Amino acid sequence: MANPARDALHFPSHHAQQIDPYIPTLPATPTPTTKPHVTLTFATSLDSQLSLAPGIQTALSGPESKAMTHYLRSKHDAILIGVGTAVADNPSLNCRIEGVGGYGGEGLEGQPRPVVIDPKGRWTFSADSKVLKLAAEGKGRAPWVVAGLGRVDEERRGMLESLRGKVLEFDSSGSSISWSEILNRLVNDGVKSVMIEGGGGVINELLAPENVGLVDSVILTIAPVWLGKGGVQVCPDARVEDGQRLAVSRLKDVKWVPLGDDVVLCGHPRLA
Ligand SMILES: NC(=O)C1=CN([C@@H]2O[C@H](COP(=O)(O)OP(=O)(O)OC[C@H]3O[C@@H](n4cnc5c(N)ncnc54)[C@H](OP(=O)(O)O)[C@@H]3O)[C@@H](O)[C@H]2O)C=CC1
Ligand SMILES: Nc1nc(O)c(N)c(N[C@@H]2O[C@H](COP(=O)(O)O)[C@@H](O)[C@H]2O)n1
Repeated sequence: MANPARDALHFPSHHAQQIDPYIPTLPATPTPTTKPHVTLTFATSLDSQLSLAPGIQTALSGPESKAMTHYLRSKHDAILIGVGTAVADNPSLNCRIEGVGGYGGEGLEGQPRPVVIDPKGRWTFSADSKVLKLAAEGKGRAPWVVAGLGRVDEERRGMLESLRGKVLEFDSSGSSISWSEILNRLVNDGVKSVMIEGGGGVINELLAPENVGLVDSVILTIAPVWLGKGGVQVCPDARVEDGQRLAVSRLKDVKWVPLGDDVVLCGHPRLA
């Protein structure tokens, strides 16, 4: 390994062993599939909120669980967020674990592909956006933007393509795109595993009854803090069958892993 970067994070192997049963493994013989392995992973407060208010980035993960998130980023082909998060956070969406490409490793080995769901082309990224800067510096990959036809202007499309990113166009008239379609497009473009980080809109859709079968694992950091009403909440639509209210889903094969002051909850979601 080349010299590790000074800002690289470390995730100890005894912690990794606890999380590993919930992350993707490559099958010995690859079989055709309609979607990648999907890991839904995010951090919430004790009142199930992702941030203090819409549009406000809120650091919830402590240093140990932050390192875990970067370990997960190194183990997935892609990392996906909604446009609300891209606009609010100006995120890096790269992996800063020691030993990956740009942080002591070669090339872009271990760097996930950022994917931003932006049907209306609301993300006004520029060469100064963190994710593009990191791609230009060889410390991350350029994003793929999932957008409605013609919603990303030529200048921004060119900016992406010059860094080996691209626009994935959907004929959606700028409205909702089904998650099966999005995931199918990703797998057809070579993404075998994707970690979905948020935000509220994306997570609540993926936890909704009709999408439960699309998510393979949930890895959820819970931070010991209450944010108070008015934040971005994780709470999927209710499940009602034959006029009866039912629980939406439940995690199976559950493991609770304490990491610093936080606890990380891992499991496989199933209809309750
Ligand atoms: N604590 C944590 O782990 C995390 C926290 N966050 C926080 O979450 C907040 C952002 O959440 P939120 O505002 O809900 O935004 P999101 O990032 O969830 O983006 C939501 C938007 O994405 C687009 N979108 C989502 N699903 C689809 C779909 N199926 N088809 C087409 N478009 C889709 C829509 O865009 P459009 O409206 O243009 O149609 C939608 O309004 C921020 O404050 C951020 O800091 C984010 C990630 C992780
Ligand atoms: N795991 C986790 N913990 C938190 O406390 C967070 N606020 C987030 N947010 C997600 O991470 C992105 C920002 O990190 P980078 O700049 O990409 O390193 C942000 O956009 C959310 O997806 N996650």
